[in-house]
Amino acid sequence: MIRIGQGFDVHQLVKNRKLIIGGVEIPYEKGLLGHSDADVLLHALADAVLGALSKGDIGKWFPDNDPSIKGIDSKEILKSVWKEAKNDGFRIENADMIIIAQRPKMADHIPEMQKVISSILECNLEQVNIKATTTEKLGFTGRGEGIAAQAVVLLSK
Ligand SMILES: Nc1ccn([C@@H]2O[C@H](COP(=O)(O)O)[C@@H](O)[C@H]2O)c(=O)n1
Ligand SMILES: C[C@@]1(CO)OP(=O)(O)OP(=O)(O)OC[C@H]1O
Repeated sequence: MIRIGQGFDVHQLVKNRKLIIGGVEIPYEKGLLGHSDADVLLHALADAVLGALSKGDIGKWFPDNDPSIKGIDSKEILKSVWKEAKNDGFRIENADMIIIAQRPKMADHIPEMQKVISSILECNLEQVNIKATTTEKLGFTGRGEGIAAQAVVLLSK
């Protein structure tokens, strides 16, 4: 059986927050705002896995009004979601993602993100593809007000 899932997330860029994307801290003058560490890429990916499993979304599993998970490391969210997938007997075929950000440049950080994600999903680096794009200064991402991410995963068993 194969199952496809998609995810999309957006977080606002603000001062005095760390910028964490794909489990990697990226040096930048602003960071993403959220109830968690606001890792927009891991949130999109976790939602894609939950979508493939037909198990809702991360807001259902990790409510943003739960004080016990305030500031949670999103790697823990993805690990927990992946545990669900494994319990249901699934393995990953591939994951493809895109980070939509005018700045900063993601390219140098993508290999480390791939390592983090492939380690959590227990797969090879080649099964995890991460891309980045600007929006040519258009829209909220183009104005640097926020960062968005999309993910697609294919699971099999
Ligand atoms: N935040 C970003 C945005 C883009 N990149 C890389 O630059 C390439 C060109 O971007 P365009 O938006 O002009 O298509 C893109 O393909 C990425 O490789 C990046 O590293 N970080
Ligand atoms: C991750 C959670 C929970 O801490 O909070 P946020 O960091 O605000 O992220 P978001 O993508 O808005 O929604 C999912 C939430 O459940």
